[in-house]
Amino acid sequence: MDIVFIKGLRVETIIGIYDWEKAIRQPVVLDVEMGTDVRRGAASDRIQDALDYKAVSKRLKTFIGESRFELVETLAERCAAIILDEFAVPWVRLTLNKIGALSDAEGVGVIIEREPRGQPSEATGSRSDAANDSSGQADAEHGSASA
Ligand SMILES: Nc1nc2c(c(=O)[nH]1)N=C([C@H](O)[C@@H](O)CO)CN2
Repeated sequence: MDIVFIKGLRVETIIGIYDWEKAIRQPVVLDVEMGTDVRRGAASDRIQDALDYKAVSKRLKTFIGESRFELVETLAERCAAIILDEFAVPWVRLTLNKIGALSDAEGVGVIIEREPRGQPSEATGSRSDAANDSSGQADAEHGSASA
């Protein structure tokens, strides 16, 4: 499977478990890797045939900028769900770094890998099949758990 990525997407948001954090905006930085097949876009040289990283970035910036959560886990899960549901991506790895959270660390956060509901979560094999075969997406939409 090929990957379209977004690295270092910085957005200010309300995030944190403490009262003082609910009154300020703090930066989070996202790295996103999205499974796709780049061959169609490469063959036609048209954005309509590619996974548009600008469209994904814009959607995430709007969502994160307007959101308010306590945990980085929650924000990461919601972002991954948007990518899977709205951009028909068969697999996503998302790193969410709350860069200012700890004074002694460069960053803290979570790294999650997700697939659409109903797809197997093996690290290899079936994920590639789903990415390269439109029937894989159809299976996911109908909730099939078969490989
Ligand atoms: N696993 C997590 N641990 C912590 C989180 C979190 O979102 N997930 N958040 C905090 C505080 O908000 C912290 O970032 C404030 O400095 C602490 N632990």
